[in-house]
Amino acid sequence: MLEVRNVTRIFGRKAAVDDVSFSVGGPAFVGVIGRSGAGKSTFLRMMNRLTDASAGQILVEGRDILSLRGAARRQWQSDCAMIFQQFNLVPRMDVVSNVLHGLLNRRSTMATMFNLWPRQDILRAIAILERLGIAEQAPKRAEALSGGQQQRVAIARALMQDPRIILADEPIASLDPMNAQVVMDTLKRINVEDGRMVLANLHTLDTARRYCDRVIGMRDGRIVFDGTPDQLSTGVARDIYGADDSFNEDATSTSIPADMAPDDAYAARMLA
Ligand SMILES: Nc1ncnc2c1ncn2[C@@H]1O[C@H](COP(=O)(O)OP(=O)(O)OP(=O)(O)O)[C@@H](O)[C@H]1O
Repeated sequence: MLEVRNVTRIFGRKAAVDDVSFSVGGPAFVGVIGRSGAGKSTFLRMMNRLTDASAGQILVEGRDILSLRGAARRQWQSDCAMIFQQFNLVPRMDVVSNVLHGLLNRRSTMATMFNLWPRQDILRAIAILERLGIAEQAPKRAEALSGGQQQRVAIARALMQDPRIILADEPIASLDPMNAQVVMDTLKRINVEDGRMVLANLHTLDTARRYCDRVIGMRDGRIVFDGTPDQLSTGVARDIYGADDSFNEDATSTSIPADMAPDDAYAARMLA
């Protein structure tokens, strides 16, 4: 399904991504970990053609998406929806309109400017919000929602594109542990139920272990680990992060602390 061949991106004299190769056979949940500056975001941005590569190929079902131009490039950007750490919603716009913006690449500028959408698209947007448990938020402005709800709106916007691949750049880095869990559960559901590949940059090891089928570790632009969550021992993690013996995994943890009294009502609302 995905074959990355010797992909490199050079900024000035520095290789942000350095000769990266790997392949993924099916719609797996793949996590990319590594410390700040390892090249994770640059790689994801090359995947969806926001950044050009300096060398290499990214083959998706045999087609090199790095060579696409014009309409074919825009079509590819629809096929691989991107989710960002800061949600990237239009804050003063209502939730449904934000979700409908997933169709932006396929619409005329005039229709978008006047926020005119066919009824069937609006119904589809609401159905996706229902699936993600946030339909009751549909008429509200995006800025009125919690971070976790906003990220689920961003996921709904991504689903509106009906993408084959979802690229997520630190999707839970701005969220508290409870919201982070809801968002990761949502991404996992989409991966398993819809068979869409998820490629996510993650900043915490426990999240990578819990949700991913496969973990890729990057350091200084290179892949230094590629394996299953079970193989991601503390020693391996220390190597990926270039840390010494004092490396403490808990510092990268997003798990809900045991001493935090569980707020069942809140959890039920979030998961409803
Ligand atoms: N547009 C750019 N111009 C110059 N250098 C860049 C640019 N984008 C990224 N870099 C450099 O490339 C390297 C990799 O950055 P990148 O953002 O991909 O890392 P990252 O692993 O995603 O880190 P973070 O988690 O902090 O975003 C860094 O040294 C960064 O400074």
